[in-house]
Amino acid sequence: MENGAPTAKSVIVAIDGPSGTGKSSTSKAVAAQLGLSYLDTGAQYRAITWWMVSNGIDLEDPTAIAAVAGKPEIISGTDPAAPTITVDGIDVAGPIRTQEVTSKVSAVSAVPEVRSRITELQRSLASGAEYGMVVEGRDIGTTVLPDADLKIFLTASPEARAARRSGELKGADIHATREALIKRDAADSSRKTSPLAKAGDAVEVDTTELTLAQVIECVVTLVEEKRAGK
Ligand SMILES: Nc1ncnc2c1ncn2[C@@H]1O[C@H](COP(=O)(O)OP(=O)(O)O)[C@@H](O)[C@H]1O
Ligand SMILES: Nc1ccn([C@H]2C[C@H](O)[C@@H](COP(=O)(O)OP(=O)(O)O)O2)c(=O)n1
Repeated sequence: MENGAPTAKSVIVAIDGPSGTGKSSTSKAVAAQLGLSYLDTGAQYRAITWWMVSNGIDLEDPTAIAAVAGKPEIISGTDPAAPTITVDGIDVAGPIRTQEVTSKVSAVSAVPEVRSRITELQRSLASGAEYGMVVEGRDIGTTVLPDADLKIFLTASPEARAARRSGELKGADIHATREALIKRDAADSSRKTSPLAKAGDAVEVDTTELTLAQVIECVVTLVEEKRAGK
């Protein structure tokens, strides 16, 4: 595309929801199946948080965070088969998943200057995706891409989400994981700027009793119905 605009057939899918509802796994699989690009916006907020931690920024001080929000260069690779994330050329795919980053990402992502910077990156990547993109996060349907062709809001019980996460963290204490998830959801849902929320026109899918394969199939069907103009 000469001007980087999406083709007529391109489709933008926004997938939002709290932690552990299956956003990343579902979004990657749906994008791969339908030949779309994929963007993990949580990874971008984790990346800027990693940079702040690495540079000794006082994360108790929103003004200090805002002052440097424009500094790191964050680049996301959007191939669903091999998504990547770099900060100033450093591959941070591993470091952004540490407990330290996870515990600090809500404070950093609540700062309006951080959100406007990252939102701009997200919109630019989405508009440049030739066949369209599956974008997952917390505020994609409400704020980042309010005109998305399809909006999905994934939910699951705190118990199911904690069990999934502690499974990933190789036997981490399920009660501690559940408490940490609930605390992060509360912070993400109550911040002033662009909180975690379901868009009015989003389709809600409760994944508690569904397998990952069932969730993927459900979302693929919804995208295909949209494309068919139903
Ligand atoms: N419906 C499901 N049933 C069981 N496990 C699931 C389901 N969806 C996702 N998972 C698993 O739960 C974990 C968290 O999923 P993930 O996609 O990272 O969620 P999120 O991006 O919403 O935090 C992963 O290990 C994933 O394989
Ligand atoms: N669109 C987004 C995506 C993530 N965030 C913030 C809030 C989340 O707690 C963190 C991390 O998101 P991420 O999707 O990586 O979280 P999980 O891996 O699902 O637990 O980033 C956000 O504020 N807005």
